Amino acid sequence: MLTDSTLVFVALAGIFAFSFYAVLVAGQLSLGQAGFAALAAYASAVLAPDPGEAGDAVTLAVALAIGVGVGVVAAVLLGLPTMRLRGVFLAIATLGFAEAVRILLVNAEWTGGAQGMSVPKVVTPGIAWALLALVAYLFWRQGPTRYGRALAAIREDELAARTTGIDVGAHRLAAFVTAGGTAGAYGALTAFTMRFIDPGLFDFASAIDGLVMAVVGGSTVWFGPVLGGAFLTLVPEIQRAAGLEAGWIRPFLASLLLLAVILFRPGGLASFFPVGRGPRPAGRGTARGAGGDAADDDPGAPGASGAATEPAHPHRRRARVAAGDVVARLTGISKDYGGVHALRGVDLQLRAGEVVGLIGPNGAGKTTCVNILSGLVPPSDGTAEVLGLDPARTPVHRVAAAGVARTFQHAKLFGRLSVLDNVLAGAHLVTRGTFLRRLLWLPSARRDERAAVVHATACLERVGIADKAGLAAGELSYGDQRRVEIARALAADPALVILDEPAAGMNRVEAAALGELITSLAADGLTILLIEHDVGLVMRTCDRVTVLDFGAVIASGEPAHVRDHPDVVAAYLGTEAV
Ligand SMILES: Nc1ncnc2c1ncn2[C@@H]1O[C@H](COP(=O)(O)OP(=O)(O)OP(=O)(O)O)[C@@H](O)[C@H]1O
Repeated sequence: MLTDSTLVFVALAGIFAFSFYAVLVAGQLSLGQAGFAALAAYASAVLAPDPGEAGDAVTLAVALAIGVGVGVVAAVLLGLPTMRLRGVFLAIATLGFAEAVRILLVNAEWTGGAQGMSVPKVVTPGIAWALLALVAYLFWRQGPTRYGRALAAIREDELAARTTGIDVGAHRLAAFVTAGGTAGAYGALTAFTMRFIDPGLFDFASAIDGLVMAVVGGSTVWFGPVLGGAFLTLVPEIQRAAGLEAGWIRPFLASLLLLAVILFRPGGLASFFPVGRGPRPAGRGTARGAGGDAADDDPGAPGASGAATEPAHPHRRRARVAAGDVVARLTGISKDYGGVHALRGVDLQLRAGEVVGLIGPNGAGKTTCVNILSGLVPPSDGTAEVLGLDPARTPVHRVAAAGVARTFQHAKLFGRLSVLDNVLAGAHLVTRGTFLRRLLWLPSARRDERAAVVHATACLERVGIADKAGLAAGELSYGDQRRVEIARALAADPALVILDEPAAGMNRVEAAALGELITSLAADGLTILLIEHDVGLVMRTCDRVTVLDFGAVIASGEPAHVRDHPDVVAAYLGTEAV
């Protein structure tokens, strides 16, 4: 039989699990939530008015406001210096914070030290469940929005997320602060539930509990934490009903479950529920329902007929560079990696509307060159200018925002997201945020999401892969992954598209279609830099070709001129390509 206090504990556990979910969706492992919760619990216990005078409702409202506020402020203060950390380093740093908080609370006088302090009880099951529902609602609405997709993109591949224009630092901090606020709410609620708080409530074991509940429930689906919280809180109840009093069973089971979930069911308990996660593609001829992943809760998903009336681009279509203007210029660029001279005095110029090929044998420095152009790697010497920016001094997402989009030599897709969501994430720079408006169910949010889906579907159609929109990107063949990457790059409405070996993994027919696509993109005014080992494709599609060998330019000019250049023939000697 579920008692009132069990009901409250299940709800509180769910809220605490959501504070872990908040960062796990962005791929961060933070264990500081117990520290946020402890600060919030004590601050609200000390500062909130006495319910005997103010009434239960006022006391709880003030306590929650204090708890969330304290959690948010603490997360900002902790997040600013720690957001540069990744993976286990962030986990350790945040765990250190939580432990420091606990030790301070144990040793402070105003907290009652290890003895704790008494707090009036005002939380009822109804209140606890209403608040859990509110928190779950926030995360549910967050998922299929520009913000939610950006967090998922960061989780899946941070570097690729940067190059699609997502400000990874700001988004990670936002997720961390959300976790702080949620943990703060949990702390305040815990204080006004237990009648008595002591630092042991927020110790290492409780931090691990929260993490286990989020992971066991499912750390990528919004209702996962509710499942995890309910499941693990009910274990002792079931034990009691069965007459098993052993205290070790719950933690033992939790640890075992964590292991099993990580090994066999990374999606957690939530993955047993067939719930769609992404919007449906727009328009006719697309595979809605493909892969069983396209049904969804998203009111932004348009019907087939509605799509036809939508504009084929979202709101912030970016200004084109005038034909013939210089889009990018590398002057005397060198790059050394220790003793390796990856680039030596490279000059390269790209003009609007041109397709420029960059070829050369393996290790010639082609990828290094495009990494410099897209801001991923600073040159050791020389100057670079891309769309008016110095990419060496500009954060990668700002280079992308200026109009540079790229693909990678080894496709870097957001593997667990659908193909359509990949392209929607690629449209980050040209779509409006819809999260806050989705919370209020404003029709304009639905319109904006719909326009984004129409735009993304058009990009998928352009590369001929709209029929796979509902599949998880990681399930696709190599050739298809490359096409999705190109669609994702196009979704940002860029001025310069850098394609790093796009035909790798494609058959002849697909490569020929790719050639036609590149030509048509240039006809639309885009500038293309094409790195490709398929020299036939380069010769067919490029206006100019630059050849690198051992980090230096050995030839540059029209394809026919370059093909017959003796140095190029020598560099490629032994290959059939030229
Ligand atoms: N991060 C790095 N650290 C050390 N050396 C590097 C690094 N990146 C590239 N290099 C070296 O720089 C040289 C140029 O590499 P790069 O990847 O730019 O060549 P590439 O022309 O793109 O070759 P491929 O066609 O094989 O990809 C190679 O010798 C490579 O080993």
